[in-house]
Amino acid sequence: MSLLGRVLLIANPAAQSGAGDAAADRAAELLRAALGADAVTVARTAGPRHACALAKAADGADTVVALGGDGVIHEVVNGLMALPVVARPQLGVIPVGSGNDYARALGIPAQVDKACARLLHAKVRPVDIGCVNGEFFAETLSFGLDAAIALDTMERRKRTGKSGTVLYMASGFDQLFHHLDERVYRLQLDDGPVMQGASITFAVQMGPYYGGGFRICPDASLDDGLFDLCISNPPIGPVGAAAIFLRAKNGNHVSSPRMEFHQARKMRVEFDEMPPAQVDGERIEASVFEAEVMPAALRVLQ
Ligand SMILES: Nc1ncnc2c1ncn2[C@@H]1O[C@H](COP(=O)(O)OP(=O)(O)OP(=O)(O)O)[C@@H](O)[C@H]1O
Repeated sequence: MSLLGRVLLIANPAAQSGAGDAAADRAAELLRAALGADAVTVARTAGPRHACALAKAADGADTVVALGGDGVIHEVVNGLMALPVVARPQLGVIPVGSGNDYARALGIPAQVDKACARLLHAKVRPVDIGCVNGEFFAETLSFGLDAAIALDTMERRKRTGKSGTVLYMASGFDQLFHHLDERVYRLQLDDGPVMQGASITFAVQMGPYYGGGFRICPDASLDDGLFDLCISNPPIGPVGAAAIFLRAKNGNHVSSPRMEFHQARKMRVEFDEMPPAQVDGERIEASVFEAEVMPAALRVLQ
């Protein structure tokens, strides 16, 4: 029996260069065929932040399904987290994006038909949600070169219409050869001592992936109550950094002596200057980031 109940399908018609529109029709057709016409309401987003507002108003639904990329999932998660726990619907995901890192962490296939079939037979998994400077995130937060690549990828996609790993690689190599900046940070994990260091990349992960399938923290688990951090320390030249990125595609960078890994429930990091920073692929601007894990804060269909 399906656990979906009454469904609000929040769809970004602009996701994956407009593929979200037809995907929303197909998903609605499949879910209605299985659950009944009245059980599924479809709401298309009209622009940035709309998915968040729609999710915030979804307390009558049993399940909110986010259809789109990591950006729309990020907005839906923020809307759901604004609701009291008792009124918070469970989350389903139909990945129609270029990165799809959260769906990848959940193992949800990136084809609409397969994702719907999976949702209809899914079990509920309570997962952790991160919160940084008051903003919730489902999968990734990063500062420095890796964030610069993610943000450049987004802008490049709008410009060129390209997507996927090829696009990420193009951004990656451009940033590697032109913006390999060292960033001085002061980091406190839980109630430990403040550690000072310099970083090239600095990722704080709920799940393993960022940047469209890079397994930056291969051991990160969505339900262990912990952030996984991966920090790369200078000196690293462009060639060394490129090698680390290529190895990170399969999580094989972990043995590099330049990489440092930690786990924590909360962290505070302060940079001398505002670094490029991304949260679930969206830009975030600050030089001090205070983050904590909200354990088992959201029920996700998997
Ligand atoms: N109707 C709309 N028109 C234009 N942009 C929209 C609309 N609805 C939402 N958006 C914005 O589109 C952006 C990207 O959306 P989304 O993440 O769903 O797709 P994507 O960029 O193709 O995928 P990914 O994030 O996986 O790369 C989000 O920042 C969101 O705010």
